[in-house]
Amino acid sequence: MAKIELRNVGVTFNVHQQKRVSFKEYMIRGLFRRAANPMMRVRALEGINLSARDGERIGVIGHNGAGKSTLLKTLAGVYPPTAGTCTVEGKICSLFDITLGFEFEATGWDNIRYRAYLQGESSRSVRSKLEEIAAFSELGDFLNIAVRNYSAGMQMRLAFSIATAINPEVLLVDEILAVGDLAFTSKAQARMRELMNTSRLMVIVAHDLKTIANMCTRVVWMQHGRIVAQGPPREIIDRYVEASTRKPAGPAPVERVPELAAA
Ligand SMILES: Nc1ncnc2c1ncn2[C@@H]1O[C@H](COP(=O)(O)OP(=O)(O)OP(=O)(O)O)[C@@H](O)[C@H]1O
Repeated sequence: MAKIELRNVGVTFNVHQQKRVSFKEYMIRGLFRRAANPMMRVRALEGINLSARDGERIGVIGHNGAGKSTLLKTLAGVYPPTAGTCTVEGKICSLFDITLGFEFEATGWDNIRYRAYLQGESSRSVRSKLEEIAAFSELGDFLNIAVRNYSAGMQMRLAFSIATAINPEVLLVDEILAVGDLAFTSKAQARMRELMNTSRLMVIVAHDLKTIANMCTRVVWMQHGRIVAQGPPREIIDRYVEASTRKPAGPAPVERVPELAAA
């Protein structure tokens, strides 16, 4: 059974402002022990409560900087929550940042092995999937050379072929991927559709509201790190469109953090 349970989840980033300061300002600030580049706190997620079960297809919508990708990365375990609890049960396939984590000095074949192990495959299941992944990628002899020699599109092909080779229970998608050239993109889209149909639970972030309306059973609307509303796709999308036309929302305001500023 696949399950997502977020209780009062918050994710906060502490980031340095990248301000250019003159030498004089730097010295004066130093005298008063104040950092030249003070910390800012970005509350990317706040008070998120979300439950989802088998069979649900959840679409996440909202303005730029609303926290959609952060929500997805929290579900994938990339960002640990700084508040609340996040439980995800089931084998996860994350279709975002898919080329991250390649061993660039290793060959395509070795990268298939490394990543398949990371995705939870055993040595026996890796062996049976190796050829299938290689065939899907259509990279042929290039699999014998180091990944650093691949073009960006070739890296995407390989990453996509590996990421989608598992049968996920929980599928996390950040925008529909355009992978590789025209021929590969249509093949990749067919595989995406297959994964979406076979995975038990899906969460997809997209700005294309038509895709969300057609694909999802529930829509979650986010604003400034919070869930504003969730429910039937048509109803929530209409409310979001209406609100955006009335008053477009910008990214969340950042907050100066005095206690961290002197760090
Ligand atoms: N690694 C990070 N470090 C610092 N701040 C971050 C980080 N990732 C996201 N943020 C901040 O968190 C907020 C939410 O970002 P997020 O990427 O989740 O938004 P989004 O809704 O996916 O936006 P978009 O539609 O533009 O992709 C933003 O203010 C962003 O600057």
